[in-house]
Amino acid sequence: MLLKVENINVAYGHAQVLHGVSLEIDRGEMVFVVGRNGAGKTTLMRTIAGFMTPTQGAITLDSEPVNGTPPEKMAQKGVRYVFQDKRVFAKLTVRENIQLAAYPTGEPLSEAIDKVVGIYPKITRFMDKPAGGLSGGQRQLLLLGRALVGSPRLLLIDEPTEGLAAGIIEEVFKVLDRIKGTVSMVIVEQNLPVVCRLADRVYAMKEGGIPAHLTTAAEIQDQALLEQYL
Ligand SMILES: Nc1ncnc2c1ncn2[C@@H]1O[C@H](COP(=O)(O)OP(=O)(O)OP(=O)(O)O)[C@@H](O)[C@H]1O
Repeated sequence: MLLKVENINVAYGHAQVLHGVSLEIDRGEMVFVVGRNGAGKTTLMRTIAGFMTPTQGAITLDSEPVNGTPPEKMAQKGVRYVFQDKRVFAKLTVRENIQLAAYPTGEPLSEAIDKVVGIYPKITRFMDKPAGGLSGGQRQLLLLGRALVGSPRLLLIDEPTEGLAAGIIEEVFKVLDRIKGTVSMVIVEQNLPVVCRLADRVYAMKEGGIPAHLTTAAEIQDQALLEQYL
């Protein structure tokens, strides 16, 4: 198992937000987490990425305990977190944004650029323009490409299609479909058609717990079943 989250509790100060959450990801799997606003999805992602430490339970990456490992160390271990806010370095060019991702991994810039262009060829024409001028969808595709730099072990992607127009959602979908199987991914997503078409497994979150885990194609493609959790 690549990632094992076992029975974790997580709190902001005295407010406990995750209650006994468990989840597993195998190599190459694409697993989705669905649930209403406030269910605790982002907190779960932040915890796996090292921004929060569980007060109870264990997290292991390739059998190595990583509870309390800070985010920069988790990044060095190959865990990449694509935040919900789609934030890029707005004043830097697209090329410089990719360079900043490549530098700590030691991957040559040309290879890093090839990776981003490989998943989103249209980015080429914006390479020397400020990233702040990109649309929300283009920024998301840049961030997904950047997350692939340095051969990550695990991508954590928080609401990749949120706030995007239908056309660009389809582009994000195609990119996720293309990288499926090449890297392990945990994706928080509320767009159920996207979830139904892509997921290997689905965890449904509610009130800081995971009341349902859908594993068969029949369950995953049953949108009405997933809708109960939104
Ligand atoms: N920094 C914080 N301090 C205190 N409570 C917080 C903080 N961040 C989130 N919470 C609370 O934790 C709970 C879970 O929030 P979280 O953002 O993980 O949910 P979510 O399922 O990702 O929702 P959303 O889709 O709105 O991001 C909510 O009740 C929220 O109010």
